[in-house]
Amino acid sequence: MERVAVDLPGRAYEILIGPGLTARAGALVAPLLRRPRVAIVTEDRVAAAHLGALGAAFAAEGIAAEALVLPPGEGTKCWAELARVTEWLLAQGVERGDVVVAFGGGVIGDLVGFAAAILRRGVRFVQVPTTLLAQVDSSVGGKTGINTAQGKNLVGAFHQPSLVIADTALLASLPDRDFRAGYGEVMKYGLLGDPAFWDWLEAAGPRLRDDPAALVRAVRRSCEMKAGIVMRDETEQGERALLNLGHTFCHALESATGYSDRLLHGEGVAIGCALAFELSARLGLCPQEEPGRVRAHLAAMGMRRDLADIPGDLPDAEALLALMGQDKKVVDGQLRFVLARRIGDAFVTGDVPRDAVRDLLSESLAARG
Ligand SMILES: NC(=O)c1ccc[n+]([C@@H]2O[C@H](COP(=O)([O-])OP(=O)(O)OC[C@H]3O[C@@H](n4cnc5c(N)ncnc54)[C@H](O)[C@@H]3O)[C@@H](O)[C@H]2O)c1
Ligand SMILES: O=C(O)C(=O)C[C@@H](O)[C@H](O)[C@H](O)COP(=O)(O)O
Ligand SMILES: [Zn+2]
Repeated sequence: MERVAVDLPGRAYEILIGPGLTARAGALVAPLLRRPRVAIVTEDRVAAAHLGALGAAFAAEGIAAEALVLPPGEGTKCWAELARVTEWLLAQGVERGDVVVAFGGGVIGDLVGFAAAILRRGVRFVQVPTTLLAQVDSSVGGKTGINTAQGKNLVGAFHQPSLVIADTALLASLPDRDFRAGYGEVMKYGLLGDPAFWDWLEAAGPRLRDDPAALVRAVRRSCEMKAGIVMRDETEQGERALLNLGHTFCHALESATGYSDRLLHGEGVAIGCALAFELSARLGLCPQEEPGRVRAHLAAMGMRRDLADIPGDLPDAEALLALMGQDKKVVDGQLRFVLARRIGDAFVTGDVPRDAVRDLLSESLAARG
């Protein structure tokens, strides 16, 4: 088992990574409990594949576990499901000293983490992430929340988990499309701050799914990078915004596609990273060959890399820019982007001419034919 520490004052926790950890979840969570019970929140697909194993792991330690099973998909990160989760937790008699378990991908982690943040003004929660995306990104760092009619992740709270248990064996049941989407966040770490990790991913990325040791290494390095950034800047006053590489584009595209399965979050991140590198090259900030290298790796991974790869209608460039206006990095109405000097060296800037973004989006939209 690999361990990554997130050392935040008064809220330190560990990320445990390795195959088979679900069977040990009861023993791993037991030291956090004041009384032998937990409330698990999950969703249909995860429940069908893995809830039995998680329940058995708690039962083996004499821990009573009740579960709420929600519908799957991005649409679940909404006000109605937040109300359902919080009311259910209250009906279960969850006290301030109890622990809630978020068992699922990023959708469940974000929603349940937010419910835990506001329930009785804050109860502890444990993340048991079941997607690649959740194991490398969303289960770590304490960003929780829901989407609203105005945009992505616009209501939420910083609320750190008390433990993260990333059982890499659970990813065996993940559909290929979701595995690839999760990889969008993995490669983001190489692009934003670790050129050696990027070089390794160029070679190892295509075999990640079939190589358990490489998978653990990718999850571990991603978590180390995220933990490091979160420890230095928990509430995104500066450096943490680097984790938003590709997301200014991604969130506008997710909003434009109605948070539907036309575009998964990780797919939007991959496309957004390719666009961020293209914009960086056009502005003369990074070498001209870097965007091609990013796109070539996405192609080698069988991933989407451009607006042309998103099915169905998209709004025009001006409308996409308007959607970007809800981005949380906006200051005084000015968009800010994460751009790059080269692969492995990203930075945040507000010095991006709106025309350059509009032109890039217009050309990319025109290429859709
Ligand atoms: N809080 C953060 O820091 C952070 C970081 C990145 C992304 N996110 C958020 O995470 C969300 C995306 O997360 P995601 O990609 O995990 O999506 P998701 O939770 O919707 O899961 C993806 C799909 O995989 C299925 N699934 C999950 N685990 C499975 C398993 N083990 N076997 C079979 N099927 C399984 C789900 O039912 C779903 O269909 C977005 O809402 C995004 O905004 C948050
Ligand atoms: O943890 C962070 O910080 C991130 O930005 C990670 C992102 O991958 C993630 O999608 C996050 O939810 C985006 O946050 P937001 O503040 O832009 O909504
Ligand atoms: Zn993301």
